[in-house]
Amino acid sequence: MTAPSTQQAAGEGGANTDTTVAFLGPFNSYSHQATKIAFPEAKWQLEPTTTIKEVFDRVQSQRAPYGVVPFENSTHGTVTFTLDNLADRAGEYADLVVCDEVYLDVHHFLLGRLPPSPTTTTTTTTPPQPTPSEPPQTGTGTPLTTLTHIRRIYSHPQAFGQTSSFVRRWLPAAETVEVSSTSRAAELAAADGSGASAAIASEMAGRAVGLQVLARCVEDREDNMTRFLVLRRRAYKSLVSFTVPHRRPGALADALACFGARRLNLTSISSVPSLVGPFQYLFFVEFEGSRFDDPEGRVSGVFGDLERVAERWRWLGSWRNRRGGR
Ligand SMILES: O=C(O)C(=O)C[C@]1(C(=O)O)C=C[C@@H](O)C=C1
Repeated sequence: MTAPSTQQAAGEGGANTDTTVAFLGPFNSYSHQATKIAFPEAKWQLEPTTTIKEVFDRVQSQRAPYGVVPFENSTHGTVTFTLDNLADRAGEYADLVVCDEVYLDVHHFLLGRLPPSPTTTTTTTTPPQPTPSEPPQTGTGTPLTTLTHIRRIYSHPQAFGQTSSFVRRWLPAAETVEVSSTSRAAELAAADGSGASAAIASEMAGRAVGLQVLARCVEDREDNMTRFLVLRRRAYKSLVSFTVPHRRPGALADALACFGARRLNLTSISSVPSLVGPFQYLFFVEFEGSRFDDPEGRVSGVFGDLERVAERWRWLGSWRNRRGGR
């Protein structure tokens, strides 16, 4: 099949009346940042979800014509939450297709509250030193302050996987709590008034909830990057024309019933005089489905049905529905 590109879709703002794009939120997650690259906010309505599965649900159910999901990270590998949904073991997402990809440089920050006075320090303070058994690794950030007050770190499992050297080295005793996204982690750390919680998230996510930067660029590798996929619903239309026996009662109804029996949704019906005889008609039926992308054989099936009930019929084409399946 030919998948439309996001750039193509983004350029078609006028053709598609629904400009909703679902992504893993809350706002300021890395998914949000990737979504903004492919779908500029001036043109698109970006809607956060609580889980990656919910992005799939919204696109499948047509509540959003597009969704953006993380797929693969250059340091920690595949995003299993996304792969599990793409595996579609329960057959929930039969109509979803991937139509584009987005690359995002990912630089994690340790975000929290500064240590309580008088130990509050500036960047000149000597942070805890690495032990000889764990030499510094390239790309591992150095804390800007002491971290002895941090007892708990919130983050997304992928982000923990991308910052494991930093956490092992500087916060080996801290409890690590996996949450739904890094921006959610920042919210949870900010909600802890004791100052004992920190988050691993983007600088933007920390700033949004008033957290301080305790260490910058804490990813294990400087070239850390995540690839996101853009999802959309498979949406095609086809057009056929046919004539039916003029004098047989129910002939047109029988022809139309073929589409219902194959669960093919009709989107338009027109007719013109066939000029075979006065008041005899040639019918045009447009329906959702494609001759070229027909895994269940519903379109080829209806063609076989028309062969039996129509006098003559003709397939005029199958093409991408520019209104995103709505
Ligand atoms: O937690 C976020 O901010 C996300 O958007 C999820 C996610 C992921 O699942 O890979 C996205 C990019 C980073 O690799 C870390 C986390």
